Amino acid sequence: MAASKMLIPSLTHFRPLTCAASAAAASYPARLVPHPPDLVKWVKREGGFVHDAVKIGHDTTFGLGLVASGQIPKGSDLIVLPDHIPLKFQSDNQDGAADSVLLHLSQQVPEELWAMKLGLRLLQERAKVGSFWWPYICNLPETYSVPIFFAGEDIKNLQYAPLLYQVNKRCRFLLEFDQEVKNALKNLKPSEHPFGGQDVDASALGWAMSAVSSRAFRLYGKKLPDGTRNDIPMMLPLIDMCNHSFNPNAQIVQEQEQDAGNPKMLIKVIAEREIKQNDPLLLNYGCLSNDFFLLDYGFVIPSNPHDSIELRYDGALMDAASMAAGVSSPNFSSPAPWQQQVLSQLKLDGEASNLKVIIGGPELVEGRLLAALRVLLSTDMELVQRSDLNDLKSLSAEAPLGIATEIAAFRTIIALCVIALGHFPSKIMDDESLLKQGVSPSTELAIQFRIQKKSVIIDVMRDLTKSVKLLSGKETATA
Ligand SMILES: C[S@@+](CC[C@H](N)C(=O)[O-])C[C@H]1O[C@@H](n2cnc3c(N)ncnc32)[C@H](O)[C@@H]1O
Repeated sequence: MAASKMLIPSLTHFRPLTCAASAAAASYPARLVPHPPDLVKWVKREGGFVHDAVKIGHDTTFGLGLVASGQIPKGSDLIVLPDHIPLKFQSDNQDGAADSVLLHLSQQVPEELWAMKLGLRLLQERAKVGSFWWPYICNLPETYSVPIFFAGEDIKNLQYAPLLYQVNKRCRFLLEFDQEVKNALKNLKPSEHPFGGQDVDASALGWAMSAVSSRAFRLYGKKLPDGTRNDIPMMLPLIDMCNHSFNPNAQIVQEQEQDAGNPKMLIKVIAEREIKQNDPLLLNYGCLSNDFFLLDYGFVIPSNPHDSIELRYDGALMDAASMAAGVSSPNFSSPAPWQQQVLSQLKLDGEASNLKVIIGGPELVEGRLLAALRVLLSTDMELVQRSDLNDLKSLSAEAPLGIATEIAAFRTIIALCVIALGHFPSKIMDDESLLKQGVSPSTELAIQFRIQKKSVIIDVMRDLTKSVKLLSGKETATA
Protein backbone atom coordinates (compact mmCIF):
# COMPACT_ATOMS: atom_id res chain seq x y z
CA MET A 1 0.00 0.00 0.00
CA ALA A 2 2.74 2.42 0.98
CA ALA A 3 4.52 1.79 -2.29
CA SER A 4 1.49 2.71 -4.32
CA LYS A 5 1.04 5.89 -2.33
CA MET A 6 4.61 6.82 -3.13
CA LEU A 7 4.03 6.17 -6.80
CA ILE A 8 1.09 8.53 -7.10
CA PRO A 9 2.88 11.91 -6.78
CA SER A 10 5.23 10.98 -9.61
CA LEU A 11 2.26 10.70 -11.94
CA THR A 12 1.06 14.23 -11.56
CA HIS A 13 3.72 16.17 -13.48
CA PHE A 14 4.24 15.89 -17.18
CA ARG A 15 7.38 14.55 -18.79
CA PRO A 16 7.76 13.38 -22.36
CA LEU A 17 7.97 9.73 -21.32
CA THR A 18 5.55 9.73 -18.41
CA CYS A 19 1.97 8.67 -17.98
CA ALA A 20 -0.59 11.07 -16.55
CA ALA A 21 -2.84 9.85 -13.71
CA SER A 22 -5.38 7.52 -15.25
CA ALA A 23 -8.84 8.54 -16.33
CA ALA A 24 -9.67 4.91 -15.43
CA ALA A 25 -12.82 3.66 -17.08
CA ALA A 26 -13.26 6.81 -19.23
CA SER A 27 -14.82 5.88 -22.56
CA TYR A 28 -12.18 7.39 -24.83
CA PRO A 29 -8.71 7.30 -23.32
CA ALA A 30 -6.71 10.07 -25.00
CA ARG A 31 -3.95 8.92 -27.32
CA LEU A 32 -0.29 9.94 -26.98
CA VAL A 33 -0.80 12.65 -29.61
CA PRO A 34 -4.07 14.54 -30.22
CA HIS A 35 -4.54 13.52 -33.88
CA PRO A 36 -2.62 10.29 -34.47
CA PRO A 37 -2.19 8.99 -38.03
CA ASP A 38 -4.63 6.44 -39.47
CA LEU A 39 -3.39 2.99 -38.38
CA VAL A 40 -5.29 1.16 -41.11
CA LYS A 41 -3.48 3.19 -43.79
CA TRP A 42 -0.13 2.69 -42.05
CA VAL A 43 -0.54 -1.11 -41.86
CA LYS A 44 -1.50 -1.25 -45.57
CA ARG A 45 1.39 1.02 -46.57
CA GLU A 46 3.82 -1.23 -44.71
CA GLY A 47 2.71 -4.31 -46.65
CA GLY A 48 -0.08 -5.55 -44.38
CA PHE A 49 -3.66 -6.36 -45.38
CA VAL A 50 -6.83 -4.93 -43.85
CA HIS A 51 -10.29 -6.11 -45.01
CA ASP A 52 -12.23 -3.25 -46.62
CA ALA A 53 -15.03 -3.62 -44.07
CA VAL A 54 -12.73 -3.34 -41.03
CA LYS A 55 -12.79 0.13 -39.45
CA ILE A 56 -11.65 1.67 -36.19
CA GLY A 57 -14.66 2.79 -34.17
CA HIS A 58 -15.55 4.25 -30.78
CA ASP A 59 -17.21 1.96 -28.30
CA THR A 60 -18.99 3.63 -25.42
CA THR A 61 -17.56 1.33 -22.75
CA PHE A 62 -14.41 -0.27 -24.17
CA GLY A 63 -12.63 2.78 -25.67
CA LEU A 64 -11.62 2.38 -29.31
CA GLY A 65 -12.28 -0.89 -31.09
CA LEU A 66 -12.57 -2.49 -34.52
CA VAL A 67 -15.97 -2.67 -36.12
CA ALA A 68 -17.35 -4.19 -39.35
CA SER A 69 -18.74 -1.60 -41.77
CA GLY A 70 -20.36 -4.41 -43.81
CA GLN A 71 -21.06 -8.12 -43.66
CA ILE A 72 -17.94 -10.32 -43.56
CA PRO A 73 -18.15 -14.07 -44.36
CA LYS A 74 -16.83 -16.68 -41.91
CA GLY A 75 -13.16 -17.57 -42.52
CA SER A 76 -12.27 -14.23 -44.16
CA ASP A 77 -8.90 -12.65 -43.46
CA LEU A 78 -9.58 -9.47 -41.48
CA ILE A 79 -6.02 -8.26 -40.86
CA VAL A 80 -2.68 -9.71 -41.97
CA LEU A 81 0.58 -8.39 -40.51
CA PRO A 82 3.90 -9.26 -42.13
CA ASP A 83 6.74 -10.21 -39.80
CA HIS A 84 8.35 -6.75 -39.58
CA ILE A 85 5.26 -4.97 -38.18
CA PRO A 86 4.89 -6.58 -34.72
CA LEU A 87 7.02 -4.95 -32.03
CA LYS A 88 9.07 -7.58 -30.18
CA PHE A 89 11.82 -7.24 -27.60
CA GLN A 90 14.40 -8.46 -30.07
CA SER A 91 14.11 -7.21 -33.65
CA ASP A 92 16.34 -7.97 -36.64
CA ASN A 93 17.53 -4.37 -36.99
CA GLN A 94 18.81 -4.00 -33.42
CA ASP A 95 22.44 -3.60 -32.52
CA GLY A 96 24.79 -1.27 -30.72
CA ALA A 97 25.57 -0.13 -27.22
CA ALA A 98 22.10 1.26 -26.47
CA ASP A 99 20.62 -2.20 -27.01
CA SER A 100 23.10 -3.83 -24.70
CA VAL A 101 22.05 -1.39 -21.93
CA LEU A 102 18.43 -2.34 -22.63
CA LEU A 103 19.29 -6.03 -22.52
CA HIS A 104 21.11 -5.57 -19.22
CA LEU A 105 18.07 -3.79 -17.75
CA SER A 106 15.65 -6.39 -19.08
CA GLN A 107 17.60 -9.12 -17.32
CA GLN A 108 16.65 -7.54 -13.98
CA VAL A 109 12.94 -7.89 -14.66
CA PRO A 110 11.39 -10.97 -13.00
CA GLU A 111 9.87 -13.46 -15.46
CA GLU A 112 6.31 -12.87 -14.17
CA LEU A 113 6.61 -9.18 -15.12
CA TRP A 114 7.50 -9.99 -18.74
CA ALA A 115 5.40 -7.00 -19.84
CA MET A 116 8.04 -4.68 -18.36
CA LYS A 117 10.73 -6.27 -20.51
CA LEU A 118 8.87 -5.54 -23.75
CA GLY A 119 7.85 -2.23 -22.16
CA LEU A 120 11.53 -1.17 -22.11
CA ARG A 121 11.65 -1.72 -25.85
CA LEU A 122 8.42 0.21 -26.29
CA LEU A 123 9.91 3.14 -24.33
CA GLN A 124 13.03 2.98 -26.49
CA GLU A 125 10.94 3.26 -29.67
CA ARG A 126 8.73 5.94 -28.10
CA ALA A 127 11.82 8.06 -27.41
CA LYS A 128 13.48 7.45 -30.80
CA VAL A 129 13.00 10.24 -33.34
CA GLY A 130 11.86 8.66 -36.63
CA SER A 131 11.04 5.25 -35.12
CA PHE A 132 9.43 2.87 -37.62
CA TRP A 133 6.73 2.18 -34.97
CA TRP A 134 5.96 5.84 -34.11
CA PRO A 135 2.70 5.88 -36.17
CA TYR A 136 1.59 2.91 -34.03
CA ILE A 137 2.97 4.14 -30.71
CA CYS A 138 1.36 7.58 -30.96
CA ASN A 139 -2.00 5.79 -31.33
CA LEU A 140 -1.56 4.15 -27.90
CA PRO A 141 -3.64 5.39 -24.95
CA GLU A 142 -1.97 8.03 -22.82
CA THR A 143 -3.36 6.54 -19.61
CA TYR A 144 -4.34 3.14 -18.27
CA SER A 145 -6.95 2.12 -15.73
CA VAL A 146 -4.82 -0.59 -14.09
CA PRO A 147 -4.59 -0.46 -10.26
CA ILE A 148 -0.88 0.53 -10.12
CA PHE A 149 -2.20 4.00 -11.03
CA PHE A 150 -5.01 3.99 -8.43
CA ALA A 151 -4.78 6.36 -5.49
CA GLY A 152 -3.99 4.56 -2.21
CA GLU A 153 -7.65 4.81 -1.13
CA ASP A 154 -8.83 2.97 -4.25
CA ILE A 155 -6.27 0.24 -3.80
CA LYS A 156 -7.79 -0.26 -0.34
CA ASN A 157 -11.22 -0.17 -1.96
CA LEU A 158 -10.40 -3.43 -3.76
CA GLN A 159 -10.83 -5.16 -0.35
CA TYR A 160 -9.31 -8.43 -1.60
CA ALA A 161 -5.94 -9.34 -0.06
CA PRO A 162 -4.45 -11.43 -2.92
CA LEU A 163 -5.00 -8.58 -5.38
CA LEU A 164 -3.72 -5.94 -2.92
CA TYR A 165 -0.59 -8.07 -2.61
CA GLN A 166 -0.08 -8.18 -6.39
CA VAL A 167 -0.69 -4.44 -6.82
CA ASN A 168 1.76 -3.59 -4.04
CA LYS A 169 4.31 -5.98 -5.49
CA ARG A 170 4.09 -4.28 -8.89
CA CYS A 171 4.30 -0.79 -7.37
CA ARG A 172 7.30 -1.76 -5.27
CA PHE A 173 8.99 -3.30 -8.28
CA LEU A 174 8.43 -0.14 -10.36
CA LEU A 175 9.89 2.10 -7.67
CA GLU A 176 12.94 -0.12 -7.24
CA PHE A 177 13.39 -0.58 -10.97
CA ASP A 178 13.19 3.20 -11.42
CA GLN A 179 16.38 3.42 -9.33
CA GLU A 180 18.08 0.61 -11.26
CA VAL A 181 17.26 2.33 -14.55
CA LYS A 182 18.55 5.68 -13.24
CA ASN A 183 21.81 4.05 -12.16
CA ALA A 184 22.22 2.26 -15.48
CA LEU A 185 21.63 5.49 -17.44
CA LYS A 186 24.06 7.57 -15.36
CA ASN A 187 27.11 8.80 -17.28
CA LEU A 188 26.14 7.12 -20.56
CA LYS A 189 27.34 8.67 -23.82
CA PRO A 190 24.45 9.84 -26.02
CA SER A 191 25.12 6.95 -28.45
CA GLU A 192 24.75 4.43 -25.61
CA HIS A 193 21.54 5.89 -24.16
CA PRO A 194 18.57 3.62 -25.00
CA PHE A 195 16.01 6.40 -24.43
CA GLY A 196 17.60 9.19 -26.48
CA GLY A 197 18.95 10.93 -23.38
CA GLN A 198 15.51 11.20 -21.71
CA ASP A 199 14.86 10.43 -18.04
CA VAL A 200 12.73 7.40 -17.30
CA ASP A 201 10.83 7.33 -14.00
CA ALA A 202 8.46 4.89 -12.29
CA SER A 203 5.49 6.48 -14.00
CA ALA A 204 6.99 6.07 -17.49
CA LEU A 205 7.88 2.49 -16.63
CA GLY A 206 4.31 1.92 -15.37
CA TRP A 207 2.90 3.39 -18.60
CA ALA A 208 5.03 1.06 -20.71
CA MET A 209 4.31 -2.03 -18.58
CA SER A 210 0.56 -1.34 -18.75
CA ALA A 211 0.62 -0.61 -22.51
CA VAL A 212 2.22 -4.02 -23.02
CA SER A 213 0.21 -6.03 -20.48
CA SER A 214 -3.07 -4.68 -21.87
CA ARG A 215 -2.21 -5.09 -25.57
CA ALA A 216 0.54 -7.67 -26.20
CA PHE A 217 -0.12 -11.21 -27.33
CA ARG A 218 2.12 -14.20 -26.67
CA LEU A 219 2.70 -15.90 -30.01
CA TYR A 220 5.25 -18.22 -31.60
CA GLY A 221 8.63 -16.62 -32.22
CA LYS A 222 11.35 -17.66 -34.67
CA LYS A 223 12.14 -21.34 -35.21
CA LEU A 224 14.85 -22.56 -32.84
CA PRO A 225 17.68 -24.80 -34.09
CA ASP A 226 15.84 -27.88 -32.76
CA GLY A 227 12.78 -27.01 -34.87
CA THR A 228 10.59 -25.89 -31.95
CA ARG A 229 9.33 -22.36 -31.44
CA ASN A 230 9.09 -20.52 -28.15
CA ASP A 231 6.37 -18.25 -26.95
CA ILE A 232 7.22 -14.58 -27.25
CA PRO A 233 5.20 -11.53 -26.35
CA MET A 234 4.68 -9.00 -29.12
CA MET A 235 2.64 -5.90 -29.77
CA LEU A 236 0.43 -6.26 -32.83
CA PRO A 237 -0.48 -2.88 -34.35
CA LEU A 238 -4.14 -2.58 -35.33
CA ILE A 239 -4.89 -6.16 -34.19
CA ASP A 240 -4.59 -4.80 -30.64
CA MET A 241 -7.55 -2.51 -31.34
CA CYS A 242 -9.81 -5.58 -30.94
CA ASN A 243 -11.63 -5.67 -27.63
CA HIS A 244 -12.24 -8.80 -25.55
CA SER A 245 -15.11 -11.26 -25.37
CA PHE A 246 -15.40 -14.85 -24.09
CA ASN A 247 -17.64 -15.34 -27.14
CA PRO A 248 -15.33 -13.89 -29.81
CA ASN A 249 -16.05 -13.58 -33.53
CA ALA A 250 -12.40 -13.39 -34.57
CA GLN A 251 -9.21 -15.23 -33.77
CA ILE A 252 -5.47 -14.83 -34.29
CA VAL A 253 -3.60 -17.41 -36.38
CA GLN A 254 0.03 -17.60 -37.42
CA GLU A 255 1.03 -18.79 -40.88
CA GLN A 256 4.25 -19.27 -42.76
CA GLU A 257 4.64 -16.79 -45.64
CA GLN A 258 4.42 -18.51 -49.07
CA ASP A 259 7.75 -17.02 -50.31
CA ALA A 260 10.05 -20.08 -50.10
CA GLY A 261 13.34 -18.14 -50.11
CA ASN A 262 13.13 -16.68 -46.63
CA PRO A 263 9.96 -18.02 -44.98
CA LYS A 264 8.63 -15.59 -42.39
CA MET A 265 5.64 -15.63 -40.09
CA LEU A 266 2.43 -13.85 -41.00
CA ILE A 267 0.09 -12.95 -38.17
CA LYS A 268 -3.56 -12.96 -39.17
CA VAL A 269 -6.90 -12.21 -37.64
CA ILE A 270 -9.64 -14.25 -39.27
CA ALA A 271 -13.43 -14.20 -38.90
CA GLU A 272 -14.40 -17.15 -36.74
CA ARG A 273 -18.01 -16.81 -37.84
CA GLU A 274 -20.03 -14.56 -40.10
CA ILE A 275 -19.75 -10.97 -38.94
CA LYS A 276 -22.66 -8.61 -39.50
CA GLN A 277 -22.52 -4.92 -40.31
CA ASN A 278 -21.78 -2.79 -37.20
CA ASP A 279 -20.63 -5.81 -35.17
CA PRO A 280 -17.48 -5.15 -33.12
CA LEU A 281 -14.54 -7.46 -33.92
CA LEU A 282 -13.79 -9.31 -30.70
CA LEU A 283 -10.94 -11.57 -29.63
CA ASN A 284 -10.73 -13.75 -26.54
CA TYR A 285 -7.80 -12.44 -24.46
CA GLY A 286 -7.86 -15.67 -22.43
CA CYS A 287 -9.96 -17.47 -19.83
CA LEU A 288 -8.73 -15.26 -17.02
CA SER A 289 -10.00 -14.32 -13.58
CA ASN A 290 -10.95 -10.71 -12.84
CA ASP A 291 -7.66 -10.40 -10.91
CA PHE A 292 -5.74 -10.68 -14.19
CA PHE A 293 -8.23 -8.62 -16.18
CA LEU A 294 -7.92 -5.79 -13.67
CA LEU A 295 -4.16 -6.03 -13.05
CA ASP A 296 -3.14 -6.36 -16.69
CA TYR A 297 -5.99 -4.78 -18.69
CA GLY A 298 -7.71 -2.41 -16.27
CA PHE A 299 -11.24 -3.78 -16.55
CA VAL A 300 -13.53 -6.22 -14.75
CA ILE A 301 -15.94 -8.68 -16.36
CA PRO A 302 -19.33 -9.01 -14.64
CA SER A 303 -20.32 -12.67 -13.93
CA ASN A 304 -16.96 -13.84 -15.28
CA PRO A 305 -17.18 -17.67 -15.32
CA HIS A 306 -13.40 -17.81 -14.76
CA ASP A 307 -13.39 -15.62 -11.69
CA SER A 308 -12.53 -17.26 -8.38
CA ILE A 309 -11.29 -16.52 -4.88
CA GLU A 310 -8.12 -17.67 -3.26
CA LEU A 311 -7.95 -19.11 0.28
CA ARG A 312 -5.13 -20.53 2.34
CA TYR A 313 -5.49 -24.13 3.48
CA ASP A 314 -5.02 -23.94 7.21
CA GLY A 315 -6.02 -26.59 9.78
CA ALA A 316 -7.30 -24.10 12.36
CA LEU A 317 -9.42 -22.28 9.75
CA MET A 318 -10.86 -25.59 8.51
CA ASP A 319 -11.68 -26.63 12.10
CA ALA A 320 -13.42 -23.29 12.72
CA ALA A 321 -15.43 -23.62 9.50
CA SER A 322 -16.37 -27.22 10.26
CA MET A 323 -17.52 -26.35 13.76
CA ALA A 324 -19.52 -23.41 12.44
CA ALA A 325 -21.11 -25.89 10.03
CA GLY A 326 -22.16 -28.13 12.93
CA VAL A 327 -19.62 -30.91 12.34
CA SER A 328 -18.73 -32.44 15.71
CA SER A 329 -15.04 -32.54 16.69
CA PRO A 330 -13.34 -32.05 13.32
CA ASN A 331 -9.62 -32.85 13.34
CA PHE A 332 -8.07 -30.72 10.61
CA SER A 333 -5.46 -29.44 13.06
CA SER A 334 -4.44 -32.95 14.15
CA PRO A 335 -5.09 -35.36 11.29
CA ALA A 336 -4.52 -39.11 11.67
CA PRO A 337 -1.40 -40.44 9.88
CA TRP A 338 -3.49 -41.97 7.03
CA GLN A 339 -5.21 -38.60 6.53
CA GLN A 340 -1.90 -36.76 6.66
CA GLN A 341 -0.59 -39.06 3.94
CA VAL A 342 -3.39 -37.93 1.62
CA LEU A 343 -2.72 -34.28 2.54
CA SER A 344 0.91 -34.77 1.49
CA GLN A 345 -0.19 -36.32 -1.81
CA LEU A 346 -2.39 -33.25 -2.32
CA LYS A 347 0.56 -30.99 -1.47
CA LEU A 348 -1.41 -29.54 1.45
CA ASP A 349 1.14 -30.80 3.94
CA GLY A 350 4.89 -31.33 3.95
CA GLU A 351 7.85 -29.52 2.49
CA ALA A 352 6.69 -29.13 -1.11
CA SER A 353 3.27 -27.92 -0.07
CA ASN A 354 1.24 -25.27 -1.86
CA LEU A 355 -1.44 -24.05 0.51
CA LYS A 356 -3.19 -21.72 -1.93
CA VAL A 357 -6.60 -23.17 -2.82
CA ILE A 358 -9.30 -21.83 -5.10
CA ILE A 359 -13.07 -21.54 -4.72
CA GLY A 360 -15.29 -20.56 -7.67
CA GLY A 361 -14.41 -20.65 -11.37
CA PRO A 362 -15.22 -23.59 -13.65
CA GLU A 363 -14.23 -26.19 -11.00
CA LEU A 364 -16.38 -24.55 -8.25
CA VAL A 365 -14.12 -26.01 -5.53
CA GLU A 366 -10.49 -26.81 -6.22
CA GLY A 367 -10.07 -30.58 -6.32
CA ARG A 368 -7.29 -30.60 -3.72
CA LEU A 369 -9.46 -28.76 -1.18
CA LEU A 370 -12.46 -30.98 -1.85
CA ALA A 371 -10.38 -34.17 -1.47
CA ALA A 372 -8.81 -32.87 1.76
CA LEU A 373 -12.21 -32.08 3.27
CA ARG A 374 -13.70 -35.41 2.25
CA VAL A 375 -10.74 -37.33 3.72
CA LEU A 376 -10.40 -35.29 6.92
CA LEU A 377 -14.12 -35.55 7.61
CA SER A 378 -14.18 -39.30 7.02
CA THR A 379 -13.60 -41.87 9.73
CA ASP A 380 -13.35 -44.79 7.32
CA MET A 381 -9.63 -45.31 6.77
CA GLU A 382 -10.11 -48.39 4.58
CA LEU A 383 -12.60 -46.70 2.29
CA VAL A 384 -10.24 -43.71 1.90
CA GLN A 385 -7.29 -45.98 1.12
CA ARG A 386 -9.38 -47.91 -1.45
CA SER A 387 -10.53 -44.70 -3.15
CA ASP A 388 -8.96 -43.20 -6.24
CA LEU A 389 -7.44 -39.78 -5.49
CA ASN A 390 -8.87 -38.36 -8.73
CA ASP A 391 -12.37 -39.37 -7.63
CA LEU A 392 -11.79 -37.75 -4.25
CA LYS A 393 -10.80 -34.53 -6.04
CA SER A 394 -13.78 -34.54 -8.36
CA LEU A 395 -17.05 -32.77 -7.63
CA SER A 396 -18.81 -34.94 -10.20
CA ALA A 397 -17.82 -38.12 -8.37
CA GLU A 398 -20.90 -38.48 -6.20
CA ALA A 399 -20.18 -38.79 -2.47
CA PRO A 400 -17.16 -41.13 -2.85
CA LEU A 401 -16.78 -41.41 0.95
CA GLY A 402 -20.49 -41.62 1.75
CA ILE A 403 -23.36 -39.14 1.90
CA ALA A 404 -22.81 -38.02 5.52
CA THR A 405 -19.16 -37.12 4.81
CA GLU A 406 -20.15 -35.36 1.59
CA ILE A 407 -22.74 -33.24 3.40
CA ALA A 408 -20.20 -32.37 6.13
CA ALA A 409 -17.60 -31.43 3.48
CA PHE A 410 -20.03 -29.19 1.56
CA ARG A 411 -21.29 -27.56 4.76
CA THR A 412 -17.69 -26.85 5.75
CA ILE A 413 -17.05 -25.16 2.38
CA ILE A 414 -20.23 -23.10 2.82
CA ALA A 415 -18.96 -22.02 6.26
CA LEU A 416 -15.55 -21.21 4.73
CA CYS A 417 -17.42 -19.00 2.26
CA VAL A 418 -19.20 -17.22 5.12
CA ILE A 419 -15.82 -16.59 6.79
CA ALA A 420 -14.34 -15.35 3.48
CA LEU A 421 -17.30 -12.97 2.97
CA GLY A 422 -16.76 -11.64 6.49
CA HIS A 423 -13.27 -10.50 5.50
CA PHE A 424 -14.74 -7.92 3.11
CA PRO A 425 -15.41 -4.73 5.08
CA SER A 426 -18.56 -3.89 3.10
CA LYS A 427 -21.66 -5.74 1.86
CA ILE A 428 -22.73 -5.88 -1.80
CA MET A 429 -25.74 -3.69 -0.94
CA ASP A 430 -23.44 -0.96 0.46
CA ASP A 431 -21.23 -1.22 -2.63
CA GLU A 432 -24.18 -0.88 -4.96
CA SER A 433 -25.49 2.18 -3.18
CA LEU A 434 -22.02 3.78 -3.38
CA LEU A 435 -22.04 3.18 -7.14
CA LYS A 436 -25.47 4.78 -7.40
CA GLN A 437 -24.22 7.90 -5.59
CA GLY A 438 -21.56 8.35 -8.30
CA VAL A 439 -17.83 7.86 -7.66
CA SER A 440 -14.61 8.42 -9.60
CA PRO A 441 -13.83 5.94 -12.43
CA SER A 442 -11.09 4.17 -10.46
CA THR A 443 -13.27 3.91 -7.32
CA GLU A 444 -16.01 2.49 -9.54
CA LEU A 445 -13.64 -0.11 -10.95
CA ALA A 446 -12.43 -1.11 -7.46
CA ILE A 447 -16.02 -1.41 -6.20
CA GLN A 448 -17.06 -3.44 -9.25
CA PHE A 449 -14.11 -5.75 -8.66
CA ARG A 450 -15.06 -6.44 -5.02
CA ILE A 451 -18.74 -6.89 -5.87
CA GLN A 452 -17.73 -9.58 -8.36
CA LYS A 453 -15.49 -11.34 -5.82
CA LYS A 454 -18.33 -11.43 -3.28
CA SER A 455 -20.70 -12.68 -5.98
CA VAL A 456 -18.33 -15.57 -6.73
CA ILE A 457 -18.51 -16.60 -3.07
CA ILE A 458 -22.28 -16.25 -2.92
CA ASP A 459 -22.68 -18.32 -6.13
CA VAL A 460 -20.55 -21.13 -4.67
CA MET A 461 -22.64 -21.06 -1.47
CA ARG A 462 -25.85 -21.20 -3.51
CA ASP A 463 -24.65 -24.16 -5.62
CA LEU A 464 -23.38 -26.13 -2.63
CA THR A 465 -26.53 -25.43 -0.60
CA LYS A 466 -28.54 -26.96 -3.47
CA SER A 467 -26.24 -30.02 -3.46
CA VAL A 468 -26.60 -30.38 0.33
CA LYS A 469 -30.39 -30.35 -0.03
CA LEU A 470 -30.27 -33.04 -2.73
CA LEU A 471 -27.89 -35.17 -0.69
CA SER A 472 -29.98 -34.76 2.47
CA GLY A 473 -32.99 -36.03 0.51
CA LYS A 474 -31.01 -39.10 -0.55
CA GLU A 475 -29.72 -39.63 3.00
CA THR A 476 -33.29 -39.61 4.37
CA ALA A 477 -34.48 -41.93 1.61
CA THR A 478 -31.77 -44.51 2.37
CA ALA A 479 -32.13 -44.22 6.18
C1 LIG B 1 -6.02 -4.55 -26.62
S1 LIG B 1 -6.75 -3.07 -26.10
C2 LIG B 1 -8.15 -2.90 -27.12
C3 LIG B 1 -8.28 -1.51 -27.71
C4 LIG B 1 -8.65 -0.46 -26.72
N1 LIG B 1 -10.10 -0.48 -26.45
C5 LIG B 1 -8.20 0.94 -27.14
O1 LIG B 1 -9.00 1.89 -26.94
O2 LIG B 1 -7.09 1.08 -27.61
C6 LIG B 1 -7.36 -3.60 -24.53
C7 LIG B 1 -8.09 -2.55 -23.75
O3 LIG B 1 -9.40 -2.32 -24.25
C8 LIG B 1 -10.37 -2.23 -23.21
N2 LIG B 1 -11.23 -3.43 -23.28
C9 LIG B 1 -11.11 -4.45 -24.15
N3 LIG B 1 -12.08 -5.36 -23.97
C10 LIG B 1 -12.85 -4.92 -22.96
C11 LIG B 1 -14.00 -5.43 -22.29
N4 LIG B 1 -14.57 -6.59 -22.63
N5 LIG B 1 -14.53 -4.69 -21.28
C12 LIG B 1 -13.96 -3.51 -20.90
N6 LIG B 1 -12.86 -2.98 -21.50
C13 LIG B 1 -12.32 -3.66 -22.52
C14 LIG B 1 -9.56 -2.21 -21.92
O4 LIG B 1 -9.26 -0.87 -21.63
C15 LIG B 1 -8.29 -2.96 -22.32
O5 LIG B 1 -7.17 -2.62 -21.54
